[in-house]
Amino acid sequence: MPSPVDAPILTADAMRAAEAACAASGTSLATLMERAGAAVADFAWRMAAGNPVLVLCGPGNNGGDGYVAARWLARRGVHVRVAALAEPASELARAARRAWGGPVEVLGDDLAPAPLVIDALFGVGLSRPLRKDLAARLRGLAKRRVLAVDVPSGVEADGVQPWAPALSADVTVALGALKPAHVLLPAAATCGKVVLAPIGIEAQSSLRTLPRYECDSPGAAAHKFSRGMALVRAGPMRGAAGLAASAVLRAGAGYAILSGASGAPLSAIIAEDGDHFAERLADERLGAVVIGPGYPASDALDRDVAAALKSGRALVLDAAAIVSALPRLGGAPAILTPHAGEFARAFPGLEGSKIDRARAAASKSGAVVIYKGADTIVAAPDGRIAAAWPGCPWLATAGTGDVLAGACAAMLARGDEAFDAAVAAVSWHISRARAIGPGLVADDLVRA
Ligand SMILES: NC(=O)C1=CN([C@@H]2O[C@H](COP(=O)(O)OP(=O)(O)OC[C@H]3O[C@@H](n4cnc5c(N)ncnc54)[C@H](O)[C@@H]3O)[C@@H](O)[C@H]2O)[C@H](O)CC1
Ligand SMILES: [K+]
Repeated sequence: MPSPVDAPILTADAMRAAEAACAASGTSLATLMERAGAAVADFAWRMAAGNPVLVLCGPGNNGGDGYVAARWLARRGVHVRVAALAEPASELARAARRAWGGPVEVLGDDLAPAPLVIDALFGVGLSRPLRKDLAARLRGLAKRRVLAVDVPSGVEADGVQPWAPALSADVTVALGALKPAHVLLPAAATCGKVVLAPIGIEAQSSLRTLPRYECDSPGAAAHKFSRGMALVRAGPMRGAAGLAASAVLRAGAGYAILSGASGAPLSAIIAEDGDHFAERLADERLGAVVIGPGYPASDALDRDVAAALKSGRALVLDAAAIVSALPRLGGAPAILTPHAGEFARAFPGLEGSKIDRARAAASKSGAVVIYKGADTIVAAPDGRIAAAWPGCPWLATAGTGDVLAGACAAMLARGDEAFDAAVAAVSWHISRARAIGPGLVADDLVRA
């Protein structure tokens, strides 16, 4: 289910800093908790649709949000029960529990469930995995609808640790801003639909969710070259390069050349065998070059990559071309499109979340990195990052990466700078895949 579009994502530390800034500018944490609990109650009220609700409260402020939500739900006439894991450990949570004023059950083995469970056990303060006995007890509630407060309890908010929650959520209400866990696997898959409750926090971040894909139509005076020209260099597997060249046209460039192939899947593509690559690279109208689709590591690949680098053109480097080009990139405008295996080969030894590693790879290489996967991350050397969860699972099929590389070249050739081009290409790719849906094969992405 789509996440909030072009929304800021804050790590736990950034969230605490934003909360502190909010408090310093006159909005107390108690006010933020009141807004958080009220927002949770509002979503829960709609999910419960008149049925009873059970709120599970932890010891920290996530639990505090739970007590506030319970009070708001009771005020709206919902039959609501509260069960606590432990006494509140923060002053804010203690105050929220006092204000709830109703009974508090013990979260034990004999806890009676309810049709809707609000998981307010742990949020961004989780510092270790859930205890096994608690996890087992929670799994007993798994058949109920679950609304998670901020993150499903057990998930580490920054997406560095792969800790699993015991209860996957149907809906997660992100408080103040999204967290990395909402967009990175494995946690993101346990969040269900993520909705954002802004609660008045000034959330600013260069790390954001993907913007919506907007297709600008060409200007009235457009011609094929003004819409952008891109060159795809074919290796031994011509089909992959053909998909990339097709994507150049479908994603909106005006002119596509497939170099090193005698035929192309679309008649509109200029396919040329023989040795015209250097000549094409010298064409002033050329906006972008793709190398890598269907082109395994070889001396020929190294030679072609060297020629492309020398031309000074904007490059899209995929698969083996990434490792081939890396030592020689030297700040050339480039988009790298590794999947997990290629990323590990190109950037060994990086640590942290997928976001941290993509950021480090972009900074190290000086190129824009599209770290592909079901939770694709786009990172620029200047620190801008876009997270593309949820993508479209139908994209998990051969050849879709070749199409993405071609789409990147189209956006570059159309005049976007590298990060904007990469973000637009990822967004185009996902929106196209969603429109096609079940049974998608890569060729469908480049059909009319
Ligand atoms: N974003 C906002 O502006 C607001 C967010 N709020 C909510 O506050 C939580 C974060 O609260 P915090 O008190 O920092 O942490 P937690 O409630 O997540 O948990 C801390 C609590 O739990 C103990 N603990 C940690 N890990 C474990 C574990 N594995 N097992 C047992 N106990 C554990 C720890 O020692 C603490 O006692 C945020 O997510 C929002 O939900 C506020 O409402 C203010 C506005
Ligand atoms: K939670």
